[in-house]
Amino acid sequence: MPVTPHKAQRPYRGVFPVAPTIFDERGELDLEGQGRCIDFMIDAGSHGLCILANFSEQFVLTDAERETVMHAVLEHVAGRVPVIVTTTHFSSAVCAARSKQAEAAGAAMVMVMPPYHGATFRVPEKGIVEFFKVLSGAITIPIMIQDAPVAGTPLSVELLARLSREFSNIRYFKIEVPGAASKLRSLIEAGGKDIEGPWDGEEAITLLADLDAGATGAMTGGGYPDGIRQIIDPYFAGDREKAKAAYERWLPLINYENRQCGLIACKAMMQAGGVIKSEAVRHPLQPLHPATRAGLLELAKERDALALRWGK
Ligand SMILES: O=C(O)C(=O)C[C@@H](O)CO
Repeated sequence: MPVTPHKAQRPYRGVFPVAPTIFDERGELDLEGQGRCIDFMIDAGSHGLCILANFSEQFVLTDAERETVMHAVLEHVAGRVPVIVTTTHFSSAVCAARSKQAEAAGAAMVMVMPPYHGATFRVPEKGIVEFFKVLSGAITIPIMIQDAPVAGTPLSVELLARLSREFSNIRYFKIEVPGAASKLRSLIEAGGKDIEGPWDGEEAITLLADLDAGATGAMTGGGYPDGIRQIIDPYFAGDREKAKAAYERWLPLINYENRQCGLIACKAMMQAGGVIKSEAVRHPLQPLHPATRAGLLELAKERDALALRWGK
């Protein structure tokens, strides 16, 4: 089915959380729940969404399931917001094919990590440059490079700036390595206008520092876009004091998600608020310990997170 194009203009800015992949208690895709999750995330103020990322448990999906989720979400969003599709793969050809498919399905952007496999398979810088050349040449939508420790591939500021200079679709950078704010600042200096989107990630744990460094987008977990909006809206309106107060208010929950729960936090919040029926993660991922879940929900309730009320 053709997807209604979104109307957002580039450069994309704001809160683009990662949508979890919703499973039922047996571990099967729950596409009805997926739709409700997406509706909640849009109602909660997401400017856009990212799907099939690590926080979407992309590593437990078959290729066929990836395609099912991608088409289901893009059709369900129906142009309400831009959708970023994660197409990471070690193979240049597979990543390019996935990205072409995402563009054809209506994705606004693809997000990609540099090639990596397991703890030790890496390619030298020449291979990384060639990988992104193949990818950039395969599509016409922008590419976000996900600079994250999970890939175990240090990407220098010089390399990132070079990639944006040489390949016209490499325009967005999600920096979630230690020292993210300094790296964002250096990247903006080194890349100039080619750095269309210097973005924050990692559940917004460094959001205020990253905004101060010039970040224009935040890719957070999916549980409380409403809270992240309370930080970035005043910041972009020029009221840093209000943004700082909001960051300090939400930081205990951000910290708890980042350090205690990870990708399951948003599912637990959505399940508690009736957005989705099951917070199941796919085996061998493990459910939250009940005490950890209680701690998360206490912090979310204290901040009146919309997820806890949306489905009731
Ligand atoms: O899912 C991923 O790949 C992430 O990096 C998640 C992160 O952006 C959520 O804050």
